[in-house]
Amino acid sequence: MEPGPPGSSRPTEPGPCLSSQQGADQAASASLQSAAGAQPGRHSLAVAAVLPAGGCGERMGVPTPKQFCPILERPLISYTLQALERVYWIKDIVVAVTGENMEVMKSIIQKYQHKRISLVEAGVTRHRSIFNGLKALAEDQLNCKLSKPEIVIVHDAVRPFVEEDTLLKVVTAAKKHGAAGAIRPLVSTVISPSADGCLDHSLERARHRASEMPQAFLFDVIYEAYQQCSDYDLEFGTECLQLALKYCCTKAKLVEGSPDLWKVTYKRDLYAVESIIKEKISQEICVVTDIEEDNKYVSHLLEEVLKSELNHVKVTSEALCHAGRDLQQIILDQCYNFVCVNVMTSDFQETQKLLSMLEESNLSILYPVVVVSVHFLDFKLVPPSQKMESLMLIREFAKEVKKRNIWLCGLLISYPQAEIQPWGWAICDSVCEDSDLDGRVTE
Ligand SMILES: Nc1ccn([C@@H]2O[C@H](COP(=O)(O)OP(=O)(O)OP(=O)(O)O)[C@@H](O)[C@H]2O)c(=O)n1
Ligand SMILES: O=C(CO)[C@H](O)[C@H](O)COP(=O)(O)O
Repeated sequence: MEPGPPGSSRPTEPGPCLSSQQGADQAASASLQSAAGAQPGRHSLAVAAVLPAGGCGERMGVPTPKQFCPILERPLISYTLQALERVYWIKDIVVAVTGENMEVMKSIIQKYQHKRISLVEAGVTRHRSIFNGLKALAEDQLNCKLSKPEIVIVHDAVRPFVEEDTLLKVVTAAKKHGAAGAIRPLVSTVISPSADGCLDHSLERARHRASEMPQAFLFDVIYEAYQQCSDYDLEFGTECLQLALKYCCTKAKLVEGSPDLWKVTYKRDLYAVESIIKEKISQEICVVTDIEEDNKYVSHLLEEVLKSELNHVKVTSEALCHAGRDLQQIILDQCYNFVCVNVMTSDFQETQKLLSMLEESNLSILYPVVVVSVHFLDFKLVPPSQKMESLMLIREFAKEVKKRNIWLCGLLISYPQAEIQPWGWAICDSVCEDSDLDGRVTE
């Protein structure tokens, strides 16, 4: 695992999994608005999530439990947590981990600054781990900071690509039907073998579906189901929706999910996750500026232009404020493309500040980070040659940071007075020479 940024501790290496694992902060006032299809603000719903993360990953065949396997130097579970915590209306996220991996999990939470997470001890089976998470949310727990939600989402820690709209769909359906879960069409036909290893019967593929995650439940329904169910269910069951049906007569609504919801199970799935993350990396740009009003205006314009010009690219903007905390989070979330707006005349302080943050973060260890340093010139006030000269310094700087896998490019935008002209000069040391940047938008 990569060394942490200054001030953060290095996560302990996850321990290997024993076949019988005995097991042994809180949100703002999150609310789900219009969960039942009503107008925003009319309904508010307390929603929490339980993430079973106490498995061994036997099928993956590596000593590290798959939820802790590094993808681009970051543990898989951290991507899943990130996907859930981006959803502001999920108030609490309860993660079930084995006692031996508790410290690993704590250091991941600290290092990647995950929020709203509570940890509970995992059980020996997935159902038991989920049950432990539900118990922590139930109101009768002593010394528990968590409060009982109306709806609980259950999501596997090893399904990192869950989107907010899918979560909203299952939660909305659970509010109405008591239970809901994501499904996908079957890829292969399901057959049933007989005891002698021959075909007994096969199911009609078009009439069946694969049950995926996330699932959501009225808390009282699923908690009741887990309290009622047998040891056999807890030991061998694999389907939470079935427990709700069997013990609470609650028929789950099935919601079509996206193909990215699959469960990371085999080693090859890690490569697939990495490819998807890399694709996402190439699809995000952050426009960075200092907090001055002028800069904010310029970056807002830039953000709008980028959004309209670059379809499918997520454009965000962030201020280089003194503490730099929000930007720090964007870096931790693995944004690899930055456009930094500078208003200082000769030096490029804003870019330098950003570059130091990037260097400290170690983000560029595996993949290059691209920074476009933007400078403005009112050519009626300053002769372009003068400005160009001072900006040539950026070449030297670019050479320096290239050694640390940061690709710096200078862009001078010339405009008369208040009007910004659609032309400029690019001063690049590195970006244009090579093009091995996963198709990232840098030109
Ligand atoms: N005792 C267990 C077993 C599994 N899980 C979690 O349940 C999810 C889905 O289970 P699965 O894919 O079967 O995970 P593993 O049991 O780790 O994998 P394998 O079956 O290959 O051993 C995973 O996030 C896993 O960590 C859990 O919390 N507690
Ligand atoms: O498939 C599922 C839905 O029903 C669950 O997500 C779960 O992953 C099944 O767990 P396991 O692989 O341990 O049987």
